[in-house]
Amino acid sequence: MPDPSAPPVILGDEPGSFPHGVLAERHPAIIRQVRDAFPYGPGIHHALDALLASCTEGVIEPLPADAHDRDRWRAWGLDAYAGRSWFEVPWLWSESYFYRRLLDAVGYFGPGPWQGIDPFRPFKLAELDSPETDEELAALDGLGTRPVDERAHALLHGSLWGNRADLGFRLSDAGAEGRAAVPGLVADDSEDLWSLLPSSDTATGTVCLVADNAGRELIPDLLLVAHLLAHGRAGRVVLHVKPYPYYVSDATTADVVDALRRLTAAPGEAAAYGRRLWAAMADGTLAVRAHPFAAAPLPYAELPDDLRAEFAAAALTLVKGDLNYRRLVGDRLWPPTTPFRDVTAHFPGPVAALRTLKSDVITGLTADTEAALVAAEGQLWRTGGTRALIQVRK
Ligand SMILES: O=P(O)(O)OC[C@@]1(O)O[C@H](CO)[C@@H](O)[C@@H]1O
Repeated sequence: MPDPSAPPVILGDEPGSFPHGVLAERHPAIIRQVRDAFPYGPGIHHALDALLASCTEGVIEPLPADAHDRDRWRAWGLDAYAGRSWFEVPWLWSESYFYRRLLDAVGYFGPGPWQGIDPFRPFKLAELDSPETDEELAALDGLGTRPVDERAHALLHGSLWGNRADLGFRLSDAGAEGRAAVPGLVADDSEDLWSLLPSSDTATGTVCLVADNAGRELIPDLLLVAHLLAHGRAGRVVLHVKPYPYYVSDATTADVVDALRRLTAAPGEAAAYGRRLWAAMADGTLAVRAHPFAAAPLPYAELPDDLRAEFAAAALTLVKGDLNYRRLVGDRLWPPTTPFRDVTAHFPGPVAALRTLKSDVITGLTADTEAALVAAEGQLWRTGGTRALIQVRK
């Protein structure tokens, strides 16, 4: 149950606010990009026109009567929100539903020839094939000779900063890629994180990694996973991905396959990581999970029982990225000094958030850190994508 004294859930109805900009500008831009990326026929063009009109000026429409997941969405709040403006319902909900409707518009759920065609795949592949990815993989060659703790630190930070590789964010903020990351973290509980994963010759514990973006985020996530398995910090890793394309670049099983193939085909040390991960998939020490709740418009306080039991049994759940952070702590404008342990008390086991800051939600800062950030940047540090954190609740 949400704390009655918690701040209200964030809506998208305030012009000039970050959430309003996502609904009013980012979503139309995504429709435009998807439309331009495929040789769709007139039916899909009309469906995209209708979605554009609905999400900018219209109201939330129910799912088609034959939608395979209609009951699920009704249980997730569709009946309460249908007929209302996209801007007036919880922002977390309207964003999530936007991606669900976009997939409908492009025929992803079929039946028909476009069934199963990921509308974001061209963008994901371009990133995976980029020279930047080559450079990041080549950096592994120098890492092998470094002491193991240094490698662990580098791979953890690689996974953390990989979260900047968020195509939805870059799409609506052209300057995002050029802005330099600020290396000092706004919160750093990494010692707690490592203390939950002691190195052992007979590691049996499971680590759940709730993935975020494909491509240049998923690759460093997988490298971290390989390290945890190879150094006895985890006996098994379960990688939680999305059951269908979501938030432009969120990772699906197909993206895991692409990332593993990219690794195994790379020169040098990267291929060795790729082969180890491939073997871990084969022997079950690395498993992929695509639970419907991964793309639910709800906070993790409302985890379904099966996922709750899985996370409860894990030695640690690593939760990647901005959206997962919003779902973990609740999509509310918390005072930034609200303790992280309080807002994650609902989570069934130890949890670590690895996130670059790309939306207003933030908790767990010291008063000094908040004051220094505000003095330096006003409130831009919340959404600019240049700051990052590692927060842990044991
Ligand atoms: O979860 P990610 O990939 O780190 O970020 C997702 C994001 O770009 O999309 C949302 C706004 O649409 C924000 O939560 C965040 O800015």
